[in-house]
Amino acid sequence: MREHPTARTATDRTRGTSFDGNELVIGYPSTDEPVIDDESVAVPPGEVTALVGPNGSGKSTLLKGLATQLDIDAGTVLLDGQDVAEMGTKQLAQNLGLLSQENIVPNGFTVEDLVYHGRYPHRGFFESVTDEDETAVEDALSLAGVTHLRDRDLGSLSGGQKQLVWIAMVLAQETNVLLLDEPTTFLDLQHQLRVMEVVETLRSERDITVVLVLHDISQAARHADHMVALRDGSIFARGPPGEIVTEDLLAEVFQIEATVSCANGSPQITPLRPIDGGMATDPDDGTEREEPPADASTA
Ligand SMILES: Nc1ncnc2c1ncn2[C@@H]1O[C@H](COP(=O)(O)OP(=O)(O)OP(=O)(O)O)[C@@H](O)[C@H]1O
Repeated sequence: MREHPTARTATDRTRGTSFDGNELVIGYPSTDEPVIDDESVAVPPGEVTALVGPNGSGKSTLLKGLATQLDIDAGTVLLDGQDVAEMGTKQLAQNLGLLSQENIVPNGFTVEDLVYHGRYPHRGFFESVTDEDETAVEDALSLAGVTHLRDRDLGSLSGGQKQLVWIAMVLAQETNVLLLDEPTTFLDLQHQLRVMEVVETLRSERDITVVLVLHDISQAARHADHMVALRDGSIFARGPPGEIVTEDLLAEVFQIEATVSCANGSPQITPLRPIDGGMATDPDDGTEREEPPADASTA
């Protein structure tokens, strides 16, 4: 396999870039109360951290605050010890990549155009494409598995194809810290696995520090080194999946009754029923009956 331009060798291998949010207060102009109120996250350098929690628990808000996409009301975000608030836009973009949930597809852009756009932090305004840009773009297209789509107009792609192309763009940025908000959205199972393999490659071969929001806690438990579980804007638990994914956590945070066993070194979750309901109306006679177990293979 071709050596990635930023890949570290065994001898100069470090543990990746540190990325910490300290005493963060993050909210929206339209709301009186902050969503995240005085929370700290220390992301282990060179590892994969998953933010998990139910809908509306604050995962995206926290990620956007860490990515400086939302103004933080208080607290600091430190990248390799440096306050991101003191970094210029270009310096920040050279160090921190974000795959957001809200991506606007530019008119008339091909896939290749968009992926080249990921190189903007590394280029001057009037500078032409360098060999390094070309290598990074080819690498990103290939890693995301979208090389065959390179000449397609972005507007002509399916939701899943677009998602992979946005991932390719953020990979082309070649940052040491990568924040991914629900990178597996819109993707079928094969492509979800591909994305998680890409994340694994970034971690194991390139020492990239990855923070990702995942809805599927089973997927998070399988692929993350570290998990941060949010409930109502507060961090309820943090640590390695094997330590924090428990039946109690699933009940307290996700409001589901589930069993947790260990398979291949990671927690295996079998969801049984929602805790705050669990009753459904029988279509035959209108009486309430216990909800049958949800699909037992995923959470
Ligand atoms: N633009 C906004 N303006 C005001 N409130 C917002 C805005 N975006 C999110 N919120 C609120 O902030 C809280 C946290 O939302 P957030 O999107 O961070 O949660 P989440 O855990 O990522 O949810 P989901 O899993 O549904 O994507 C919710 O109460 C939500 O209504």
